[in-house]
Amino acid sequence: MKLLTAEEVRELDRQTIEQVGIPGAVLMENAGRQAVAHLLRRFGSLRPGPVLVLAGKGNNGGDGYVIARCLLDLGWRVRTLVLGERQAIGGDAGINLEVLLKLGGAVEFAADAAALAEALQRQEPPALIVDALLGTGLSSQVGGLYARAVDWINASGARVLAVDVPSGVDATTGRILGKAVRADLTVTFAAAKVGLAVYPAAERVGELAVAEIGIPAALSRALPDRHLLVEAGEAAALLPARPAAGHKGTFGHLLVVAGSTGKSGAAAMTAEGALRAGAGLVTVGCPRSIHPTLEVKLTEAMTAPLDEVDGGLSLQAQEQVRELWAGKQVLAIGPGLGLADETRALVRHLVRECPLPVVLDADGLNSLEGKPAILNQRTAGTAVLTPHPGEMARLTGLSIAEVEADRLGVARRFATAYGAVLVLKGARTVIALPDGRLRINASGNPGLATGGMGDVLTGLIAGLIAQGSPAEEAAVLGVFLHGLAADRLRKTLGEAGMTASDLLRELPAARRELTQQGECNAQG
Ligand SMILES: NC(=O)C1=CN([C@@H]2O[C@H](COP(=O)(O)OP(=O)(O)OC[C@H]3O[C@@H](n4cnc5c(N)ncnc54)[C@H](OP(=O)(O)O)[C@@H]3O)[C@@H](O)[C@H]2O)[C@@H](O)CC1
Ligand SMILES: [K+]
Repeated sequence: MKLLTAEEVRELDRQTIEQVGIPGAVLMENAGRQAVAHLLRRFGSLRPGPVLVLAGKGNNGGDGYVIARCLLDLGWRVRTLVLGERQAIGGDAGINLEVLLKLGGAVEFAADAAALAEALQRQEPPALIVDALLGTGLSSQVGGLYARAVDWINASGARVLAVDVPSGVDATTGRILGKAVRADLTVTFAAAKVGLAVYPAAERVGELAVAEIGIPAALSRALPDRHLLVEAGEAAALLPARPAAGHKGTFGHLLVVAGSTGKSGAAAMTAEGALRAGAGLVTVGCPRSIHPTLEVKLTEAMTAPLDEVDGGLSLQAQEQVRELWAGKQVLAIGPGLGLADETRALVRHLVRECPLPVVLDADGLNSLEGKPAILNQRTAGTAVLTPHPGEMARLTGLSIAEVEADRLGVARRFATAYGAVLVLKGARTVIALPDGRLRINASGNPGLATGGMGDVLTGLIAGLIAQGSPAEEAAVLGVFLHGLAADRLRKTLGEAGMTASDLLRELPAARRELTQQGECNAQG
């Protein structure tokens, strides 16, 4: 699904009004009526109310007046509380406010804290609140009156419909500007906004419905697909072909450099992730002392012992790895490598020098702490980095809280600065592409939050690159398949207790499901 920024939606509104000539009041009427249709579907049993519409000074409040009017007509008990003076409400919102007043709608105005407190105290406890305080016009931290109203909504115990955006959520970045309404249902207009698809915003959105409000389809289509929510349809379109006459060479050969004493499992799961992704051949380079263990653990993959120091790879392994990557399609490096200084130096050297696409994870990422500019020194092949928020914090020097508060911005800034594909893991994994486009993954569940799942993902992405997928597509598809396998497992195993080994076994079936979906899509 195409995702738009707040600016893009505002531009669509502007073109519709100024170039096409559809009045803004018509769009507002459509928006309000669409919101009411979704309200009746979801909260119809709450009729006749009481409903409280909380309206801000802008057009988001304007939608709120339309909603109040429609609900009155349908026999609901509705009160409207405006955060501002009556004279401050102008434009299309002003028109709809006057209409509501003429029809006898109960409307109060509160322009300061005392008036707001008094007005809220007087309210009969609402069964449903319509949050029409702030929409795409949010321009600063929510404070003062608006902050009080947001706190009151969240503490009210009422069901909440957010108009366009939960007030306080930045529809472009997904950040919460100070505080934000927690909605049960958000009806967003014209297109899904990119910020609503990611955390922390997604947690405030509740159910998301996208409502068409009369923007001509030709205008929407003319906008390029810069940001996407990746669901089955988008992922299926990225599956690499499996030629009927293919042999194992056709499906690529990748090199995994992974493992250290106590972490041989990470190397094994990366290799198996690649094989379960459909890669033709996998070779694992690992420290000499764990090589016998990997020989036993891995049946299908080839293994190569590399020079080590204290259980981790030594700098001397450079030449051995260079020889191993000759003739391969991709290098997956990092899982379980440990954090010995020599190993970190080796990883930095290999990442800089490797002429292949590289998938970098776990301890490999930590090797780049303070030195991400090494990525700019690569001369060939795209780098895909797959950090969880803790690794992202170390890569960027931010705190984990700062990473989590602005997942889209942090991922995008890194991807564009270092020319890499940045996969920021977590609920609604963000994949930021080097040109600034964003992909947000819709599959997956908390069952993935267990050891080894990241190693499987590294192998999966590298395995798809080995089969010929461009690195950007492999990252998007790999993340989706990983989540899809977990979603399938949740149906049979449940969420708690699924392991990375379970996920490995489920991957081929997940890929088959997606292939079938792609065939259905192709048949139209
Ligand atoms: N014709 C159209 O375009 C259509 C638009 N539609 C609807 O309009 C919405 C966008 O409307 P909008 O642009 O008027 O902005 P909106 O979200 O109401 O907020 C602006 C007001 O809030 C204020 N404000 C900002 N930040 C604040 C803060 N932190 N704390 C407190 N106040 C703050 C800001 O004040 P200012 O910063 O200007 O002083 C201004 O007064 C959109 O989401 C959709 O619902 C639909 O009806 C379809 C047709
Ligand atoms: K709102």
